[in-house]
Amino acid sequence: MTLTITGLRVAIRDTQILSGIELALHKGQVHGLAGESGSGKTMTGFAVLGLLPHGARASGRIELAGRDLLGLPDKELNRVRGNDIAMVFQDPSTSLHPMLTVGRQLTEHMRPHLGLGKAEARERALELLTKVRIPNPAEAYRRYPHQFSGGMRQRIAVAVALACDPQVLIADEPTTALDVTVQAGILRLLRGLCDELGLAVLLITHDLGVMSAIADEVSVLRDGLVVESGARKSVLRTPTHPYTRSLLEDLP
Ligand SMILES: Nc1ncnc2c1ncn2[C@@H]1O[C@H](COP(=O)(O)OP(=O)(O)OP(=O)(O)O)[C@@H](O)[C@H]1O
Repeated sequence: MTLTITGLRVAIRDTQILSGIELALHKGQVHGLAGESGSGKTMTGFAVLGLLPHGARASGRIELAGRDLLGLPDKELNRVRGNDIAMVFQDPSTSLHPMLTVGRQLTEHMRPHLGLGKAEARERALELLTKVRIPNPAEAYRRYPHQFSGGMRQRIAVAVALACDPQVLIADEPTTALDVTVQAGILRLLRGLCDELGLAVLLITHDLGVMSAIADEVSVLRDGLVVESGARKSVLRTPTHPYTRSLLEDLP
C-alpha cells in the first residue's frame, strides 16, 4: 500500500465538503475517482497535497510511508509535495509558468530536491522529455510553453510533475481540456508511466469513459462520501450502488 486515506473530513466555514473519505492507492496502479461536479473529487486531491483553501478544516488520516500528512508541519509537507507527491491539473497552464523555459521549469525543483548539479539536472530533464514523448527534447528544453500544442503542454506538465521522482501522482481531469484526438495519447502515457515507474496514480475524472480506459480500481464519490469502490471491471460492469448505476446510465 502506498497512500491510505481514512475518515477524511473537510469543512469550509459551515459547509461539510468531505464526510469521511476512505481510499487506498497502490504502487503501479491507477485508482480512478469518479463523481459528479461538486462531489469533492478535487478537494480530496488538494487534501492529499496539503493545498486546501484557506480556512478549511481537515480531520482523519492521510498516510504515506507511515506518516500522517494531515499532521505534518508546513515545511515538511512542502518537502513531501516536492519529493513524494505531485499533481497534474486539467489545464496545463495552471502548472506551467508562461515566462519560463521548459528546461528551467523541469530543473528548478530537481536541483534542490534531488541535489543535482546543473548538467545532471539538464540530463534528467532531457530524459523526462523523452519519456513523455516530446519530439526533439534538446530543442524543447529551450522553448516556452506557448510554443507547444495543448497536448504537448500537458505532456510537459506531466514531465514537470515527475521531475523529483514522486511515488504518488494525482491527475485531476488531465484530459478534459484537450482535443479528443489527443486525449487517448495522454491516457496511454499516464498508464505507461504508472507501470514503468511503479507510480500510484489517483485519476480524478467525471468521465467514466476515461476511467474505463486506464483505471485498475474505481471509487465513486457522492456528496463527499465514497459510495462504491472496487476493481474497475466490477464497479463499471456490475455496480451495486444505485448512484453508480445512474452515472453509467447517463453515459452516451
Ligand atoms: N474555496 C472554496 N470555498 C468553499 N467551498 C468550496 C471551495 N472550493 C470548492 N468548494 C466546494 O467544495 C465542494 C467540492 O468541490 P470539488 O471542487 O472538490 O468538486 P469536484 O467533484 O472536483 O467537482 P468538479 O468536477 O466540478 O471539479 C463543492 O460543493 C464546492 O462548491
